[in-house]
Amino acid sequence: MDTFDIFKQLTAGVRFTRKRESAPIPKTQNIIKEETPQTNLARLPKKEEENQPASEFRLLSDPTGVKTNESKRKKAKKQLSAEQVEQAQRTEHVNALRKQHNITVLGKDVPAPITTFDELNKPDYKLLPRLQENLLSRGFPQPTPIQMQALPILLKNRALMACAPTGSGKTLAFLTPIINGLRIHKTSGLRALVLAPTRELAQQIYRECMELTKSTGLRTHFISKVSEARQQYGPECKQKYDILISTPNRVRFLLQQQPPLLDLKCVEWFVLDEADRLMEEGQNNFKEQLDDIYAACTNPQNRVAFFSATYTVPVAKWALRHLKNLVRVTIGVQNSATDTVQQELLFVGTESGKLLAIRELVRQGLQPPVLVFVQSKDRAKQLFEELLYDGINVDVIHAERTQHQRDNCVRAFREGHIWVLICTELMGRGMDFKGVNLVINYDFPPTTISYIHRIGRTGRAGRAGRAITFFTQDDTANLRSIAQIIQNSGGVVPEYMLQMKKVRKSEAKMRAKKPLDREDISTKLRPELPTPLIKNTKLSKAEKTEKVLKQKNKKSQPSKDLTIDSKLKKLTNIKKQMNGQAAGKTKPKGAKNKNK
Ligand SMILES: Nc1ncnc2c1ncn2[C@@H]1O[C@H](COP(=O)(O)OP(=O)(O)OP(=O)(O)O)[C@@H](O)[C@H]1O
Repeated sequence: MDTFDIFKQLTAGVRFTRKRESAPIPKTQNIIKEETPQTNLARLPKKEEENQPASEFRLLSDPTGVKTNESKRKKAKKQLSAEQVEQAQRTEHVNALRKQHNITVLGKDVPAPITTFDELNKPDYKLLPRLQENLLSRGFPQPTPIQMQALPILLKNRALMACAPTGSGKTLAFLTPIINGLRIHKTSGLRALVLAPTRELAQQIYRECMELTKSTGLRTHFISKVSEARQQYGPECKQKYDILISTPNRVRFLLQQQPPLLDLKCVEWFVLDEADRLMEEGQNNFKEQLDDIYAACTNPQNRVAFFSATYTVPVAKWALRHLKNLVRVTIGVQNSATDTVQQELLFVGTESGKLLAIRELVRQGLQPPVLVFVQSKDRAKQLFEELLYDGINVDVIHAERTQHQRDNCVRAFREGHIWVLICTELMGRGMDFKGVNLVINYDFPPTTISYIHRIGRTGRAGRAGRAITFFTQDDTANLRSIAQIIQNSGGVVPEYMLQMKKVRKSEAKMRAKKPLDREDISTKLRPELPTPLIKNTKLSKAEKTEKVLKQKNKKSQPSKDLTIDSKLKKLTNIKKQMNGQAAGKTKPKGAKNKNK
């Protein structure tokens, strides 16, 4: 008799009814659970109840035993030690504090937020007296929510991924713990590395760091010219720095020199500002550079912190995979615009309507300083010429300007010598110009993330700001998502915008990579140029490169280099296109721009 026969005999005459389907078991997510659920006095006994033996559990869950259950709970509550009660009260207080300041934390044993800078004097944090003085000299009445939570986390040497609105003081939140952690100047070499996506932003962080390190003896460096690197901090250089602030490409370049001009083996703090931008993969993005740099930071004591106003899934995945003891902090709702900016969407019909609209805004009276965003350097140059012609105190900043011009431009805008600054995405992230009153998105932002950062150049540090975004018929694809962002941050948008069709992910990705072809901004009449003059520098560059590649190809015979072949093919196509353009003579007014 096998087991099935025994089962049949034992269950003879028994009827089986179908069991009600049990509730699905939630999938265990690959995230660190929130350390602070609503642990309060009322909930604690329940935990005890869960630990009851089975017989007692039956008793408690008996519908007639409600009273017993209640009294048991009360008894359990009474039995809590004074210490447990105190702990529960503390947790309750911390939860209330986080709720009040819209702080969400994910991670184990997350330190409680502070509410004043004075609290950093506690023995827990051992803040350097000199640093404390420097902090207080800034005159900030109290820490911002991200500072309240990020400072204790980093001062306790935990890894951190922080997401907080634009202009909420993230820079101070990561510089303070670095300075406190390093404490004194050492000649061992670089011990902290802060990376930012643009030179301008790195320079801004450097300035803030110089303020905070005053009289601490710590030495901070900003890589201005890679050509000066050997003298500045090469192996023979005696003058050692403690903190390095730079863009990833410069750091990687120096690491790749033979012998390397940078040594990151002693790095104890590795901080990314605008981490989601720095983690972007693909051509012209930073991820590859970042991987090389991170690999060079071999110190096992290295603490990592990521900061941004926006986050993408790959960043969180990377952090969860690579960082031990990680805490994730979000202030408010992730990937949302700051609520201090009054946001407007303005339909301008066509490209030429934009110029009319900006002139109308000027006529009504602009309150400087104003930042105007366009999608390409060509368009920046064209708009600059137009506004200059109108007699506006305007300047322009884009990647084609020299470093010196860019520095001067930023300084003049900061000092109020320039009232309207036209810029490309280059200035979209992180830049902290005091008191920008208005941001104009002359060209519709390519993504919601870009929108959040661009408009975040105003309404900073609790001040009020205003942002106007022009849109034409061509921009309607992304209109819905940006209207949603405006609504989420308390703005009012017409209902039809929210009802618009969602764009497919593939289209959104494409738009993010390649901005729309738009009509020229320039209203200048262009003279018909003779064909040879149109043969521009790009064509002659292509011809030169082709020559070099052909020579290389000859040398590499017979082991022919296939990559050279494919490059040559591409160049032939480019030349064909350029020659075709030349034959087509000048671009007529209203022709679409190549947005490069
Ligand atoms: N506790 C504070 N109280 C008031 N202002 C502060 C405080 N901390 C910093 N600030 C000021 O807030 C402004 C914005 O700070 P910061 O540039 O660090 O913002 P951010 O959060 O990094 O913004 P973004 O996301 O745009 O880079 C700065 O001018 C800074 O001096």
